[in-house]
Amino acid sequence: MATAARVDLDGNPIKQITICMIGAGGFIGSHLCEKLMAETPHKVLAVDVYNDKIKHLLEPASLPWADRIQFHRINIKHDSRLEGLIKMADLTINLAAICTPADYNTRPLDTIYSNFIDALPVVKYCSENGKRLIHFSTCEVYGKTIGCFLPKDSPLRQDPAYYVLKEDASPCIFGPIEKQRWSYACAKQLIERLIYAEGAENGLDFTIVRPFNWIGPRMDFIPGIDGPAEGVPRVLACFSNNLLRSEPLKLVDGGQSQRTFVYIKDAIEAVLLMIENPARANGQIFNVGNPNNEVTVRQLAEMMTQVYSKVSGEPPLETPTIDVSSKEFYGEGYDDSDKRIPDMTIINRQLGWNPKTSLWDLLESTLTYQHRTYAQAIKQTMSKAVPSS
Ligand SMILES: NC(=O)c1ccc[n+]([C@@H]2O[C@H](COP(=O)([O-])OP(=O)(O)OC[C@H]3O[C@@H](n4cnc5c(N)ncnc54)[C@H](O)[C@@H]3O)[C@@H](O)[C@H]2O)c1
Ligand SMILES: O=C(O)[C@H]1O[C@H](OP(=O)(O)OP(=O)(O)OC[C@H]2O[C@@H](n3ccc(=O)[nH]c3=O)[C@H](O)[C@@H]2O)[C@H](O)[C@@H](O)[C@@H]1O
Repeated sequence: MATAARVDLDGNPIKQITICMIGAGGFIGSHLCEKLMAETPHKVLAVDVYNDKIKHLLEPASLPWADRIQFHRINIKHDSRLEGLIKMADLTINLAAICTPADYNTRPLDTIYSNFIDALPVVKYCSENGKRLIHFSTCEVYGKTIGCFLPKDSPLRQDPAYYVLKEDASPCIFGPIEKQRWSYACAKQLIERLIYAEGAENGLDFTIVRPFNWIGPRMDFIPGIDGPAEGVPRVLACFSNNLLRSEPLKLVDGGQSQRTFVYIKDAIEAVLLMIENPARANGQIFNVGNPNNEVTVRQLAEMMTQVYSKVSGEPPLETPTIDVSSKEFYGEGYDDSDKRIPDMTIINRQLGWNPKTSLWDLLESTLTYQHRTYAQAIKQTMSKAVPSS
């Protein structure tokens, strides 16, 4: 509940602000809107082309926060209303992007436009109007670790200096241009550099967020239910879809890549600290992830299979996984990040934030949500499907 006595990390009272949130209808945006409505007095101008994931916050008009959130159906590629909304707000948060790997090598132009060109006016309007900007980048800007170029048996591969990703020290290592997977990371890197330059030359107050695999309810879509049947979402939704349909989970190139997963609700706490502590967040680039939740994609598949069996009451599949090549799964031009461990020094020092939720616990609450939300609809579509003769 919103209270008058809320204070920031330095003990100063927190004033009510208006936030222009672009991409508010997406996975992260929906959780951030929920948090802001339930726990703060702030107002949100929610900009997106879709609002399905925030419908529960917009209707009915009797909701306690109804006068603090407004939805604006705007495509930021071509809508002159954007500047007006940024001017009305104290802070702009830009989440809008194409950010599913299946698109990077198959729709590289849309990916580059979305992550760089379309973000340019947002940065410009913030800079020209003296407005603060929190921009969502990605951990993919680090690309591959230095360690992955060492010989396979090199003991240095075990040395954190060769794999921990640090905002102010690690290089950004992408593959060759024909590996179009990196079009996303490269576009994100260039917009980071532009924002940084606006800060240095024109005094823009900015914060850049590099999320490390935030996962939880409402992430992406389940193909054939609330998204295209042939669509390929990010790994949480791919594996959820397989589990809901009792089909083996597909491991791309053996599932050897490693990821650290953080629970969306933990990560949103970090974003709220950034919003409410501008003096500590401005001018910073923050890793936001959970270094304690590292698994290979194969281990993730195994854990999700166990957790899903627990929450659904269905026995685990006899053949829980199958291997698939990246070319078959994603097409030509795919490449992968080998390992992603966030260094936490800067976010600890500036905001005192640490993630709390273990991978098992976050999968349990997320898969409970997936089962409750989708199991019935999947059963219905599967029973309608005519078996091929
Ligand atoms: N989820 C993660 O773990 C993660 C990791 C790294 C980076 N990020 C970054 O965080 C941001 C949000 O990610 P998400 O997971 O919530 O993705 P998402 O796809 O769920 O949300 C993005 C939202 O932006 C909207 N959008 C896209 N283009 C738009 C346009 N032209 N005009 C208006 N709205 C538009 C989409 O409709 C969508 O609702 C992205 O910038 C993404 O690159 C997310
Ligand atoms: O979330 C992040 O921090 C960033 O990383 C993601 O990239 P990635 O982790 O590679 O994307 P996922 O789709 O979640 O895939 C994770 C791993 O699982 C593998 N995978 C995916 C799907 C599947 O069915 N099977 C499978 O083995 C992929 O090849 C990859 O190695 C996306 O690029 C962005 O959302 C974001 O910027």
